[in-house]
Amino acid sequence: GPPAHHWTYEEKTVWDEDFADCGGKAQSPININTSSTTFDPALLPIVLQGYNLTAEQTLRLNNNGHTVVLQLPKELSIVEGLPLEYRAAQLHFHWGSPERPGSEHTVNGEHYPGEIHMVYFSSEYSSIKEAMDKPGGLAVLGGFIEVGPEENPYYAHLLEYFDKVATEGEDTKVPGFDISGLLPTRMDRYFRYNGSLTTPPCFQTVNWTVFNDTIKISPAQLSVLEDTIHGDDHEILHLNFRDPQSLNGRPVLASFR
Ligand SMILES: NS(=O)(=O)c1c(F)c(F)c(SCCc2ccc(C(=O)O)cc2)c(F)c1NC1CCCCCCC1
Ligand SMILES: [Zn+2]
Repeated sequence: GPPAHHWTYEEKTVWDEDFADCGGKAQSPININTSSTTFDPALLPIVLQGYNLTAEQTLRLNNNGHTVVLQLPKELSIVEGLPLEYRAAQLHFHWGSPERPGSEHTVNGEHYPGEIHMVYFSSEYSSIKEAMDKPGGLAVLGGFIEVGPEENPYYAHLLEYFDKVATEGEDTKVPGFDISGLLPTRMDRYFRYNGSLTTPPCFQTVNWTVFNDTIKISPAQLSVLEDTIHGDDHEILHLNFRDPQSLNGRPVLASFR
């Protein structure tokens, strides 16, 4: 269920008054300054397993007032590219408004229109709840979403159900599809750093992977992402992103030159 205290993005600068970790030294998101990253040849391509779901495997799509969450079966896993094996928990989105882009991570100070997060927990633990406050317990794959000329057939599978979860607390069922299609095609080019959940409780337990290549969706699909979901005040939910946090000396690695 939701954290004990209620929080909103309007009060994102004072989350640390209620959630101590939100004031920590290894917080997310960050700005990725591409001229200060360090190439690490040990960072192998991300390899996913079990993503091509049949339509009979239905998934729960939920509006929790802060984003739209698609629950993922634990059989989906990352089998290469991370130090441990990780199992899927959920994916969700961050976006801006028709006037402003709303990715969480920025690149050289710029936001992209949106960002997908696929959240995983280390298979050392039996659930995300057990893993979420353990060092290295979580891994998040982040992908930047921007506008392209074509409709994205994978995002179409999801965006067509957004109107069913427009109001906070609403759930719906989505037929399974190839979930890997929601990520960029090239999974060998990414940034890697140690950080946190970008929402209270802000646990500093996330091994972050942010892909260099972007995901393209059509202008009509972007406006569904931006302009369908209502938050916990029945207002349209816009700008559900946290501002970039200080690196405090953390290295940002790159899997490519
Ligand atoms: N970028 S992120 O990964 O930090 C992230 C956000 F930025 C998020 F904004 C969110 S949604 C806000 C947290 C939340 C609220 C309500 C409920 C519920 O009613 O069940 C659940 C969660 C959100 F769910 C997540 N991911 C969650 C973090 C919350 C606790 C661990 C569960 C999986 C990861
Ligand atoms: Zn997120």
